[in-house]
Amino acid sequence: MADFSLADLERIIRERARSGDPDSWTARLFASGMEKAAKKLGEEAVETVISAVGRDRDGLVSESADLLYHWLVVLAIAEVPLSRVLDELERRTGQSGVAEKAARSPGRA
Ligand SMILES: N=c1c2ncn([C@@H]3O[C@H](COP(=O)(O)OP(=O)(O)OP(=O)(O)O)[C@@H](O)[C@H]3O)c2ncn1[C@@H]1O[C@H](COP(=O)(O)O)[C@@H](O)[C@H]1O
Repeated sequence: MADFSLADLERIIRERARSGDPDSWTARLFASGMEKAAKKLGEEAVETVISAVGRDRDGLVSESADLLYHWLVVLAIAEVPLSRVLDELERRTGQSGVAEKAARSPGRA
């Protein structure tokens, strides 16, 4: 499924949110608001960490999918397009993470 991208999922999420379908998890998350959606994002992040630390590779795949889906839902509720995050990541290319951190907090690299 290399053809499926986060941009595709972002589009599906927008469509499902607009649908208001009571059987749509996305529509339900939108209806419950940012606090609930962000809480779900946090839970999925913790479950991803637990899989990683437990060396559970299948769990890591599944929890990562949950995490990315809920992350995109939170971005959509906040009306932040995925492209803005990708632009920021692109802006950071060419600079190492250590150098970037040092630039933010001199003396603590
Ligand atoms: N990728 C996802 C996706 N990943 C996770 N989820 C839902 O997120 C919910 C997670 O809730 P929970 O953590 O409570 O569920 P759980 O982990 O199974 O249960 P516990 O941890 O509580 O034991 C579940 O209902 C999952 O089905 C998703 N729901 C939707 N999508 C995508 O969004 C599309 C539209 O979905 P609907 O909006 O539901 O039509 C789908 O076709 C998918 O492409």
